[in-house]
Amino acid sequence: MTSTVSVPELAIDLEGIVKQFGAHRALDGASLRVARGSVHGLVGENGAGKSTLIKVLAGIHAPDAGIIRIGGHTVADLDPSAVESLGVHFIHQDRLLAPSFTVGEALFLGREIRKGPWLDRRAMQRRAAEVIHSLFDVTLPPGARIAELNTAQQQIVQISRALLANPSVLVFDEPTASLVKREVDQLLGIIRRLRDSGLTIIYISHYLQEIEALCDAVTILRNGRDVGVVDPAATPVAEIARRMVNRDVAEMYPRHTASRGNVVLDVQGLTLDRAYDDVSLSVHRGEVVGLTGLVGSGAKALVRSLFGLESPDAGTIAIDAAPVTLRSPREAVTRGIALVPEDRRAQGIAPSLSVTENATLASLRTFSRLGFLSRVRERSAVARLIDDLAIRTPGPHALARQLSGGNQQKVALAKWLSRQSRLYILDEPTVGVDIGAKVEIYKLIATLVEGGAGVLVLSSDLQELIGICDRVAVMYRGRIARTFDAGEADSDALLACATGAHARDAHASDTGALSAFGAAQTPLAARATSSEEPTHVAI
Ligand SMILES: Nc1ncnc2c1ncn2[C@@H]1O[C@H](COP(=O)(O)OP(=O)(O)OP(=O)(O)O)[C@@H](O)[C@H]1O
Repeated sequence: MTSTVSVPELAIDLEGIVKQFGAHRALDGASLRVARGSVHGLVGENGAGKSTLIKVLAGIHAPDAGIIRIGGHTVADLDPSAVESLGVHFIHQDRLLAPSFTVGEALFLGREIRKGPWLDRRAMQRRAAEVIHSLFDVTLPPGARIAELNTAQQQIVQISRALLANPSVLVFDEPTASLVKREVDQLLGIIRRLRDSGLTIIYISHYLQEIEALCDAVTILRNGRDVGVVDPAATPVAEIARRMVNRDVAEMYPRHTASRGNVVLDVQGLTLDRAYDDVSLSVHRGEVVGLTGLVGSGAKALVRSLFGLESPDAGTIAIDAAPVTLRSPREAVTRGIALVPEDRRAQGIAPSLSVTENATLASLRTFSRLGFLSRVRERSAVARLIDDLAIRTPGPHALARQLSGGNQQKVALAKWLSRQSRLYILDEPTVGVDIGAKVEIYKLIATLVEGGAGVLVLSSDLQELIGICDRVAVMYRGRIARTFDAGEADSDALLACATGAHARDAHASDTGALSAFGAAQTPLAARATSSEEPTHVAI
């Protein structure tokens, strides 16, 4: 690594970065200038080059051209450990924690606490609990392995790990994608506190409201180039969106025109011990039903049961009035149920298969006759899906792993949409997807119900649920606390219901609002106002 002195007031200064992958130019002279002590947003549609630019900064990709300055020093031949030693740390989209590690091991990886020649696991566990508690005011299950934690908890471990290294720049690549609103508020509170303590933050997100609420400046990327730097306080979100996709984003939440048909999914008294209890829920044909709840509310587990991934202990499920037992996803699929899972990169796509193969994997039978695959029908169906979902791919035969994260999500979605089903269960269908593609996905959902299917959308994006659903069921502590009809729900009411605030109003003694992390806690967003709260952990 070589270094010379230059512009001191910028924490990060990337200038004219070019990165070519084979024939594809992912970055075409992109620049990113980040003032010290600011929160700087980076936005752009799926495939615009955000992650690639960040990976160049992280020393993961070597740029083909351009200049990188960190803390005023021009640097070259970066590798990830050199970047970390310069104080730049990353919370990546793909969470890079080893699933078999305990929280302590993950937190202190590379900086293990030892007793003589041996790892002192107990000390690491204790210290990990202290650190996480002081930063986030949460208690993770003692001795838990990473694989046993939910996404929000894993993210907390990742952020704590980065903060333990006393970074000067922290880069968040879509950090709130899998968090519910309350956790998002907590995270935004933490980021503000970190900024106020002098840290520089780069923040990548598809949620423009977050960008508006949090960032001091925003760089907009389009087709591998920066096309503007704006002050989000002075620039309407719609204008940022327009500059991202280079066109006006029309109606954000297009409504379907289907009329309500027969009940396609009827759930009565469904119970899975320790997850959900006595849940009754119906979805009609021609209807979009939303389901939401904080992590631990049971909504996720309910969806797993509806797709045969977890057998309930009691209750009944009927599809088109016929009682069914769903012992496996295969049985669920046979009954006409399709699930688009949330963790699409892990569960939803085969990275080394092509876009076409992925998109048609779940519906090969549709394209086969007498055991032969009709390539023509397959090709035209895939072309239509690529077009409908605006999947940015070099072509239908490109490997899924070559696509940007958001475009991989769209491929996973395409896979299930290409299959004719009676009931579609979509788990966080628009996480990580850019604003233009979100609208396309909402239109597709409308098309599905207009074609006579029922759709159940599990989402933590309350605006989205309000925008596209006919009814929204909110779960709290394993039960459906309330089902709202379209028109009577607003995000405050949904959130109050999801956090149990409504129940607390009724039962003043119940102070234990369930949060993502189990126990009753003080929200960090509220704590952020207290100047006594620690912003860094001293080790
Ligand atoms: N390793 C790779 N090999 C080939 N192409 C790649 C590779 N990594 C990224 N690309 C391509 O570079 C372009 C930019 O991808 P990148 O992941 O940076 O986009 P992004 O803006 O982060 O998108 P998203 O919002 O979907 O995460 C995409 O067209 C992607 O297909």
